[in-house]
This record gives sequence, structure tokens and C-alpha cells, in this order.
Amino acid sequence: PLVTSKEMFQKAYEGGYAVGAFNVNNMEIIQGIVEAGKEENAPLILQVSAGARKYAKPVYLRKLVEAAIEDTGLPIVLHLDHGENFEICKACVDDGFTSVMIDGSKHPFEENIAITKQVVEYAHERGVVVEAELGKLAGIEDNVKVTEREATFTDPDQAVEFVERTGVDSLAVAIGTSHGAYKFKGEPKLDFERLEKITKMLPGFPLVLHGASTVLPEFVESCNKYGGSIPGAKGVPEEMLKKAAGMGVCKINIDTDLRLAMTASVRKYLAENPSEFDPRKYLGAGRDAIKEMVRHKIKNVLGCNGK
Ligand SMILES: O=C(COP(=O)(O)O)NO
Ligand SMILES: [Ca+2]
Ligand code: NA
Ligand SMILES: [Zn+2]
Repeated sequence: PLVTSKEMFQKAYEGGYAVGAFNVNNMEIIQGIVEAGKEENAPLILQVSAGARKYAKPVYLRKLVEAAIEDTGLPIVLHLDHGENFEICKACVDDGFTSVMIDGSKHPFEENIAITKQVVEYAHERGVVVEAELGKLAGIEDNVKVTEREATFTDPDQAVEFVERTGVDSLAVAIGTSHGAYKFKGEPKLDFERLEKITKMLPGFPLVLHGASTVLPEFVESCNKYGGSIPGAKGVPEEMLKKAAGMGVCKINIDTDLRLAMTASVRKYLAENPSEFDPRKYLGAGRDAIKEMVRHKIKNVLGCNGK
């Protein structure tokens, strides 16, 4: 059924595991993810960004998610990822989403609180849960000195005040991750002391980890081998994700690993089958790769299989 993440996160928190939040843009991506969830009997969060709504049109994504629920009977959350303003959050609440993120992290603290409260009020009245964000995800570690970079991370004391004043249901925290395939220049590192402190100060409160793709080497190598060029791509080691899942993190966002699984497989298929031109062949190969990757994440990283 279509569900909110309320119970999902409570169970995840108590069970010391996390639920996967996978970005969706088309049929094959959704099918790959949902097939994996079915095989592992896992709850799923299918998240739609503003870009996905523009690419596929809201109605197609909504109907595809409805189809996934009808086809599998899994508990599935339809979530808006990185809602930039009240309007898009409202549109998704009105559109039947069960969860929305209002990403006010680029605003000053008080503005972030104000816009988040506005979304919480509208969403809660309609039984929809809200994710917000405090702190800025680090950009690529270019010439930003560590101290400056740390300054953009989530402040634990502010997090407590933010949650109390907004009534938000979950909070995305910045502890060193960033979006995309180039997360670290040097050794991957997350600020677990900070995560520990936030977890202790907000016991039982669900935290969300963005920018959590591992940037799986097998797909990076395959992309580069079959005509791609993504040198130096690097993500979050799976051991770190497991550690975070055992703490207050209940939702782990994965988009880049989906993109790499699809892209690596399509490149490989086309390179190995030059005379093939049936989209079902190469999109099917991408779908299979996504399914296997998501199964691996559910079983070996998130721990939400059979939950
Ligand atoms: O946070 C994410 C995805 O992050 P990745 O780029 O690491 O998959 N979406 O909101
Ligand atoms: Ca943000
Ligand atoms: Na957890
Ligand atoms: Zn994100």
C-alpha cells in the first residue's frame, strides 16, 4: 500500500537499520527498485525530484508508483525529494504524495524554520509527513579549508531547536556527504562524532542521510571501459552507511548508484551488441543491473530486508 514513513522510521530506529530512498525518473528504474524490494520483502521510499517531475511529468510517475504498489503489495512511500519552496510541496501533497521534503538549508536558520513550519502545517493537516534539512552538504573538497567545511555541517544544538520549533518528522543532516559521483577528493570521511551527538540529543528522532551513494567501483570501471569518462568518481564506503544506519539515520538516499548501474549496463550492452537496436534489450539490461544493485543495498547495507 501507499504509506507514510512514520511507522517505517519507528521500526528502523528500534531495529537499528535504515530504509532506502531511491530516486525514480522512468519505468525501468522504478521496476528495478521495486522488483528488488519484492524479492527482499523490504519497505521502499520512491522519491521524486523536481527534475524528475519535469522529465517524466507528475502523472506518469504517480501512475507508475501506483502500478508498483498494485503489482507488489509492498509498503511504499511516495516522497518529494528536495522541495525548494512551499508551492511544490503543496502541489505534491495535493497530488497524493505521502511524504515531502522542504529543503530550506540554503536559507538562514530563522527562514528555514519559517518555511518548514509552513509546509509542516499544510502537510500534517492532510496526513502527510515532512522531511527538512539543516546544514549544507559539502561540495567537492576543493580549496575549502576543513574548518570552513565543518561550519556548513549540522549544528547539534540548532538541530534540537529546529525540530522543536517546526514539528518536522525527520531531519536531513550534513556530516560530510555530498550529491553526485565526486564526493571526496581524498579519503572518504564522515563526521560520526557529530552524528553521535545529534542522535543523543534527539533520541528516537529519524535522521536522513543525503548524498549516500557509494559510487560502486564496478559500475565506474564499466562506464570507463565502454566509452564513458568519470575518472576519480568516489562515494561513501558501505561500512560507513551501515554505521550510520545503526545510529539515528533511518533513511538513506541513493540516486547516483542507480544512475551508474543503469549507465554502465547500457554502455556495456551496446558495446557488446553493436547490431542490436531494440530499446527493451539495453533498457532491460539497465533494469536488471538496478535490481541487483538495490537488492545488494537492501541486504548488505540498509538491513531492511524482511522488515
Ligand atoms: O541525496 C540524494 C542522492 O545522493 P547521491 O547522489 O549520493 O545518490 N538525493 O536526494
Ligand atoms: Ca539543501
Ligand atoms: Na537507524
Ligand atoms: Zn539529496
